[in-house]
Amino acid sequence: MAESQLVVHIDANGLSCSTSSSSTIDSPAGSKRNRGLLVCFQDVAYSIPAKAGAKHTIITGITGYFEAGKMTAVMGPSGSGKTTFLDVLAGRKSSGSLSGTIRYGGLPPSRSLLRRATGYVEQFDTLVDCLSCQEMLLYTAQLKRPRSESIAAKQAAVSQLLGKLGLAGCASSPIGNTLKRGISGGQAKRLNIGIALITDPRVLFLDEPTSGLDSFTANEVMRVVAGLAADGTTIATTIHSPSSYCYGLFDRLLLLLGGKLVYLGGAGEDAIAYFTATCSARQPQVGDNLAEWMLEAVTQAGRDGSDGSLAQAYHKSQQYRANLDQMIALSWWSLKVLLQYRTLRNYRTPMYVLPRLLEKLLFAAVLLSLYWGKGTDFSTLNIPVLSSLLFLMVLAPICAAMMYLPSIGMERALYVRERNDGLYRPVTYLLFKLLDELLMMAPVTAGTTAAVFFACKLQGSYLLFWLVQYATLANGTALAYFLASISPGLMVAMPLLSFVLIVSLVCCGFMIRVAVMPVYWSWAVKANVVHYSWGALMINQYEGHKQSRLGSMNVLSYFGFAAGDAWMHLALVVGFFFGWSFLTWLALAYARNYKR
Ligand SMILES: Nc1ncnc2c1ncn2[C@@H]1O[C@H](COP(=O)(O)OP(=O)(O)OP(=O)(O)O)[C@@H](O)[C@H]1O
Repeated sequence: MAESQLVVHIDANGLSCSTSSSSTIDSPAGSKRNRGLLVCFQDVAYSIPAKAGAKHTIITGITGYFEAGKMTAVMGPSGSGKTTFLDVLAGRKSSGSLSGTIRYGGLPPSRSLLRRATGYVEQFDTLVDCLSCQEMLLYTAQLKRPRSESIAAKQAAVSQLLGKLGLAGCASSPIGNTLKRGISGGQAKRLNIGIALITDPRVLFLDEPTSGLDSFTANEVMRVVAGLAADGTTIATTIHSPSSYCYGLFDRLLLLLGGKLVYLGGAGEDAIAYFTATCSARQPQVGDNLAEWMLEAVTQAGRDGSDGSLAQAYHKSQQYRANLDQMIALSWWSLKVLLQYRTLRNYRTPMYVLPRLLEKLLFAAVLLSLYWGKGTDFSTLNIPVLSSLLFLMVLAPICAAMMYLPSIGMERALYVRERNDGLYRPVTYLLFKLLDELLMMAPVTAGTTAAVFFACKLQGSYLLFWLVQYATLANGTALAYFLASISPGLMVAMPLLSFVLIVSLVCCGFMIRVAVMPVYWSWAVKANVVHYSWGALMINQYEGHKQSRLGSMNVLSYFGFAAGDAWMHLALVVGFFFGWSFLTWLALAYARNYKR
């Protein structure tokens, strides 16, 4: 990454900041690996018990995000809650009460995720003084990296880390202590960072990494940290009084005052613009240290007791809204990428499109050839003919579910890996899979149902006719996903789905009338999406033609339906779709099949 320094200067247009590039650290430009995780936090609050059952709130209402590949400085006056905030995010608080939502790459911070994906550098170096730098890292690697990993692989990782941290030259030097001199303070700090990096974390928290270091050594340490951000790691670090050079390495600033968030945004010009406009801060002068300038402004506000109004001003600010918009945009980002890279690619692949398209077209062609113009014949003899046509209109889309099972089964390992990598949330994957199948099918089913509806001269609303068929198809898709997600494999999912489909079709009221069904099968009618789909189509066809009779009964009464209920039936079909989708989400998020 190009080493950068924030420079404040005044030109003819007034005050501005620029980022100057000097030397390079680790990564050549453009080689940034997208390996960090987006850390989102919403309304995070932490309190500890106080006297007489009261609560002492240390931080409250903190909402925002840390981006991958970016360095965020967590700043604020002493006691403002910086360390507490990092501890809460990193899951290091074992007492007190915590509220709000924290997500790592969209996933809740389980112990295993935090252990796997995060590293935490404590403020004070905690090293074993009798070991050398290399031994200290190897010792930590033995404890933190998988036991199955060979010692040679661990040694290789340690050597790589020593190089990355600029510690190769003192790899064999003893760490030492105050009585027995060993490595320098800067080397000890970098070694401390190495301990957090031994598991190759995707998010690195650092608490005061420069405290106790002279400015040269502090800059050196922070250059190493900036190199990690350049590699794509998400970095959040509390820092007290950074030098101008150090501050210039930060991309973003999160400022706390009295446990409340008073600013989250760009560390340079954005912050200057915000504080001069919102907090009536004096203009920074040439040569001012920006970090000190900002802390001066908010510390004074804190002493005046106006920390609450600064927090309120931030919550009303454009900056806050922009952060919220960005959080929403980031949560939709993975869905956009999935649709762009996978759905669009699928739609350009004949092997994906043709079977789906041909199946619908051929089916419509068969129906047209069998039922052409029969929709206006309301005679008793034609009722079974039309009823079976409408039954076929729901049988085909629900049974298309069978087609989706293999793809879901084959993708399981991919989904588990991508989800564990924090690329997306279960709900994002589910939305992607449903849209993948249903987007293309909307125009296709609109065309094929129009052909059947108008060529067969069916009655009622075409819109309802199409929506019922499309919603039934959506049900078939969601049902297939649900059964595939709860089954250990296709060998189980296939017979399970075929059983559910057979029961749904047999008990929908067409093959055996609901009125003559044994009472213990009534659940299979009520909890049966095909019953409502077929019912909607039957009502649509016959509600305007009360003269259609089977024996002494009106055809709708004969099958147990009532005129005027068609849209309500459609609503139930849509409800079933959301029900299956919700169950699939539960399975994708929590079922054992998707854990490892
Ligand atoms: N376990 C605890 N018990 C009592 N008070 C606590 C506890 N943890 C934090 N606090 C209080 O919460 C406030 C914030 O502490 P924290 O260490 O997070 O602040 P900080 O901004 O990191 O401070 P500094 O910059 O001085 O390190 C302080 O007033 C501290 O005394």
